[in-house]
Amino acid sequence: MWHFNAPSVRPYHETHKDSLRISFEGIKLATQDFKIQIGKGSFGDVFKGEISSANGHIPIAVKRHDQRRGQGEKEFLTELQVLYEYKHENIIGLIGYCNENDEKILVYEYAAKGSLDRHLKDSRLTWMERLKIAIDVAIGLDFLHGADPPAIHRDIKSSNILLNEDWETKITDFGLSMITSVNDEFDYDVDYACGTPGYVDPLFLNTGFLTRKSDIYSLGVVLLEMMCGRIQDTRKNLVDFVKFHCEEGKVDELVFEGVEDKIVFNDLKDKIMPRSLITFLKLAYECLSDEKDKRPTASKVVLHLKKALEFQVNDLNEMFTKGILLRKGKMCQLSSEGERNEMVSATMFSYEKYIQHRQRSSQKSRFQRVVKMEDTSNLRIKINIKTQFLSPNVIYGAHLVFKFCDQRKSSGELMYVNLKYQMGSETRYAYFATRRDDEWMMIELCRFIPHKKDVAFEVLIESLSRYYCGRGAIYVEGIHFLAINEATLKVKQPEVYQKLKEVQSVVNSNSNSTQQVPDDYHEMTKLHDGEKVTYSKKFLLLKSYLGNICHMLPAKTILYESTDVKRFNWISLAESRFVEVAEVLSHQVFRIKCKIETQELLPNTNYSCHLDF
Ligand SMILES: Nc1ncnc2c1ncn2[C@@H]1O[C@H](COP(=O)(O)OP(=O)(O)OP(=O)(O)O)[C@@H](O)[C@H]1O
Repeated sequence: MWHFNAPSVRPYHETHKDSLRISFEGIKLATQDFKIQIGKGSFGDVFKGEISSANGHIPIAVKRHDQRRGQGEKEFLTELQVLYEYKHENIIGLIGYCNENDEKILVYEYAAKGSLDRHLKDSRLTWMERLKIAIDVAIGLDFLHGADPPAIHRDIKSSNILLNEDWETKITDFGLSMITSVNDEFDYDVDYACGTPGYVDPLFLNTGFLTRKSDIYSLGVVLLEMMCGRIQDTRKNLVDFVKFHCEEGKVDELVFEGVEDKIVFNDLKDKIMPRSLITFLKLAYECLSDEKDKRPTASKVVLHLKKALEFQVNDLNEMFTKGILLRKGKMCQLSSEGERNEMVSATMFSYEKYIQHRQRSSQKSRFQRVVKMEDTSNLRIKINIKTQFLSPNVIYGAHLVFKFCDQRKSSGELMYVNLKYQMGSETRYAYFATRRDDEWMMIELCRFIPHKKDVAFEVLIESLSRYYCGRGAIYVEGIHFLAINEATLKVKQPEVYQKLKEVQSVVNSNSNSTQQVPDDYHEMTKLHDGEKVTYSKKFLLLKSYLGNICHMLPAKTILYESTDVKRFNWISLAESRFVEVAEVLSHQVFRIKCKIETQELLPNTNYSCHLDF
């Protein structure tokens, strides 16, 4: 830091602020004798403390000026005056001060997340959050510059931008600020220089003329820090670095260049939308212009940053709802609840050689290519993929997406297709396919809850029913992982929702690698410790894959016993889940009559009805 004697243009009288005075003893008490140091500035150290108020204990930050480090009384008084007179939500709040003998102390509201410089490298600080912080800094500056009289901060840098518990932004460190005497556009010719190397306006350094646009230059440097994810360094000057990359057309390389976990930033949520980045970068460039008239005012900066945020939100949403093609064969969408759906192209599956297939590009698909399968009674499509973008701990349905090559008259939403497939050692059947508006059909293969974004998914698709689907070929588009709307389920079917949550907690506590509910889960959910189910009780069974809630009814409630048919023998079998089973003799006619209580089934799920014998 360069610091020279910084005069305040307006004369200052401390007496106005007597109500804010705190005794040195009081500050010692609040900080437990300056026990917890939270920062080190060039003029003194910053400590954490706590004071009591009518609303309980309030955390505070205390800057104790060390006169040996060069800051004079004037700087202390300047900061006190600015913070006292310029109150704004983006400027750090002044709680009190102490000016006793050699002790010059400022007491601020506490910003729990510390200064921005500490977060620049952190990949958890998303692009959207960075934009919001930048907007708040610009709003704070706009307030200072537009106040009457205007104030110039003169030391804008990321270590002077604080973040509170709720990530709200507060500009701090006003020791070098200047309150101007008139609200005009003229330069203030000051005969000393100050600021921090790397952030300070070169025009000011060269000419000694100070304007509000000097703060704008420093803000431009902070914008670059946010974009690159690293702090300004005079040895590796960010401004030169960014200019070089832009001229070389390598903008992508400098975005989050310094961020430690760059992979996380590749995550969709944090993906920077091109229009947002261009608006941001153009603005930063303007802020850093060599000509002060080309630099925007703080209010213009606010407008442009808001535009960059708007582009980010809108473009991201649009890409999510339409689906965004991420890399070859993978697509991600945002569900209406904000969960990530993922689709993997059929070109990523493997097919046994003897099956003729071609990749087509004409089938109005979200992917460039789809796969044509000629023989639907012998598909043998091996799907062995890893998801990449699923939202953890959300219930997903995995759907095979396909359509018939020959144009079929749509005969309603559902079509009976009887798909046979293998999952693990289990052979399964999915009976119905749902026709979507775009003609593609979806069959749900299973439900699961991912614990992380990447889940291994393995299935062998065997055949479709030739009887119902005919001999025509099909196009396979891929596998679509769709989040199941938990909110609707919760409202419409609270018991089912409750059951799912129970399973979810079993799965969560069960293992860190398996994503599926164990096969014998239904055994675990048998009503009350192995108790047999009597005919009067309904049987809710959760089968092997999460969400496949089956409603099983005992024979006692479904077999129709009337006078014209022979009555059944009711016997007890150890292997049955029910107390009694019916013994039906050969040639004996039996009728089934039952009521399926739909409130116990899942919505938008195809159910099939089986006779267990
Ligand atoms: N109100 C506060 N709440 C929480 N932390 C604070 C607060 N004020 C300052 N700090 C921490 O203390 C550090 C030092 O603050 P200070 O304003 O004295 O110095 P600086 O801006 O880092 O350095 P310089 O004085 O050289 O500009 C800050 O970067 C911040 O991490």
